[in-house]
Amino acid sequence: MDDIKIDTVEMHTGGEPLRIVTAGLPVLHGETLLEKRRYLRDNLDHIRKFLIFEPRGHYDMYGVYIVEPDMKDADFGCIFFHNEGYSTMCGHAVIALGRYAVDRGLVQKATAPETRVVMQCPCGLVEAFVEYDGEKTGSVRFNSVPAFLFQKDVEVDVAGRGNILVDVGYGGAFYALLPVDRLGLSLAKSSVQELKQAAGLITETLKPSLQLRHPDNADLAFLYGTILTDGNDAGNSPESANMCVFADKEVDRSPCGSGVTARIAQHFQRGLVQLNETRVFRGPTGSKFKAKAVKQVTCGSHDAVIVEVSGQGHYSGTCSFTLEADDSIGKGFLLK
Ligand SMILES: O=C(O)[C@H]1NCC[C@@H]1O
Repeated sequence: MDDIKIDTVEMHTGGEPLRIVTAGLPVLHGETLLEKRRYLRDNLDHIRKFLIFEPRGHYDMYGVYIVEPDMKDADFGCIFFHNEGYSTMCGHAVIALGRYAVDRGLVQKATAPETRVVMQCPCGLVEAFVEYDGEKTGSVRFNSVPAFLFQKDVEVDVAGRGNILVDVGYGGAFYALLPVDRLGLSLAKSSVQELKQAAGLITETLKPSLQLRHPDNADLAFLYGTILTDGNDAGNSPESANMCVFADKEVDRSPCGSGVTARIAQHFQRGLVQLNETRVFRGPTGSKFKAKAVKQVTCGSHDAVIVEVSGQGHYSGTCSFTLEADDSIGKGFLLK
């Protein structure tokens, strides 16, 4: 790896960064998106580290490669990456990419009041609608892949905290979901460090014992993270705060698009929300996504819902990242 040069457009959604690679990625081998994702992991992981780790990134950085799709209805494909590897779905990225795709002409023609953008994500096709007033793009709503409550009331023996019950939900990625007070913590009062250590411990403890399966592809069947909630799971309180801790204890600054998708599926299957009932989810920066179940479907043997999530991304800059041949530290490192 020497003399790399990679160009990016920088965006964020509710404070959660998105580093969009616009030039410099080598040719990816693989017919399908999931094969390309595997190729990146096995052959080009140094580029992920170059972009996510210090000195160009930081522990909680997030990025996306835009690639050729293999599903004919898709405008383009997305491969998301973070501090540990490559995720299967990313709602905050879809929200930012919707604007980017319209602004950069990745879709044929911007139309008011909304432009349709179809992205192939590793979990499947995601259909986004980008607000466009004839001059400027704005908020984005997207319909994700079928979401479902995989298992409810799973007992986790968490070191130092005893047996804790969690639900496991799928919203393009699998998450453990639980009210934070089960851990004796509070989203408002506990420190981010305390919350992320506790959530990370749940993910680590659960991973070896949880037999996850996804009807579409074995590559989708892994526990991506844990979402701590304020426990406001029912419609009598229209707004709920949560914090998503994913990958290697990375903290989502946004409410987490795939996470709120999983939460709506959980709420729907527990009878806590109805179809088309909008709930508002608040992330750690105070940023908000709206979400609702819009359709009942099935996914293999699971009763599932299509969830619509909406929010807005913003541009924060452009970068041209380089590496000199004699700079070994510059290949990427993390101080944890
Ligand atoms: O919004 C989301 O779905 C993503 N944000 C970071 C973690 C998830 O991939």
